[in-house]
Amino acid sequence: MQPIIRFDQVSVTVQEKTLLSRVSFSLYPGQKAVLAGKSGAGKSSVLRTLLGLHTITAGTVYFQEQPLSAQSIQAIRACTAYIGQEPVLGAENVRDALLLPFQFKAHRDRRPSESQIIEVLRCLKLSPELLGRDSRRISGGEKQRIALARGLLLGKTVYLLDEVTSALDAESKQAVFEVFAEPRFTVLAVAHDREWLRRSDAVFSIEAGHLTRLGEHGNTGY
Ligand SMILES: Nc1ncnc2c1ncn2[C@@H]1O[C@H](COP(=O)(O)OP(=O)(O)OP(=O)(O)O)[C@@H](O)[C@H]1O
Repeated sequence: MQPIIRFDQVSVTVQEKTLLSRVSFSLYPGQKAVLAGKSGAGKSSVLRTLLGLHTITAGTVYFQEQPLSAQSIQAIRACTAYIGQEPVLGAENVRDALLLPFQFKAHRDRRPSESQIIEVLRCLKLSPELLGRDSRRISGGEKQRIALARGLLLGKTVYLLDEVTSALDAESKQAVFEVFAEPRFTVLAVAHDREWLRRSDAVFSIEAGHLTRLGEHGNTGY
C-alpha cells in the first residue's frame, strides 16, 4: 500500500524563521496519527504545509505519491477537512454554515437531507437545536464540531485536526473519537490528550521544527 501523505526531508523557512527542519514521515490510508509537541514547536506548520499554505524551502511533500503542486493541492483539498482551533464557519446561522459548501456546483448534488444532518449532529453529541443558532454565538468546541460535521457530510476521508477535543467534555470527546475510529478515515491530529495517543497508530513528536516518531499502536510511552 502506498502512503497517502508523505513528507520527505521537508524544511519550511518563513522570514528567516525555520518552522520545519528536514521533516520526514508517512501516513497510510486509514491510519490515525497524532502530532504532539510544545506550543510553537511546529505542529500547525505541518498541517499548513500539507495544505499548500507555506512555501517549502527544501524537500518534498507527496499526496498519494504525487509531489505537491497546484493540481495535487486541489486533490488534497477535495478529500481533506482541516479543522483549526478557531474555525470560521462563514455564515451567520449554524444551518446555513453547515450547508454552505453545498451551494457550490461541486457539491450541489450531495446536499444532505434533514435526517442526515441530524444524524451527523447526533454522532458528534450536538443538539439539533444548534441549527437555528447564530454561528458567532456558539462555543469554540461546538464550532469545531460543526466544522467536523460539515466535513463528514461532504464525505471527506482525510482529517487534519488541530486540537479538536481540547475544549470538549468527556462525553463529547468520546463521540469524536468514535467517529474518527472509522477505518475509512485517515487522521492527522494535533493533540495532547492521552486518549488520542492511546488510540493512534503513530505518534510524531515535534520540537523546534524537528519531527521524531515516538511509537505506534498506542505503545508510545505516554
Ligand atoms: N507565517 C509565519 N511566519 C513566521 N513565523 C511563523 C509563522 N507561522 C508560525 N510561525 C512560528 O513558527 C513556530 C511554529 O508555529 P506553529 O503554529 O506551527 O506551532 P504549534 O506547535 O502549532 O503551536 P501551538 O500549539 O501554540 O498552536 C512558532 O514559533 C510560530 O510563532
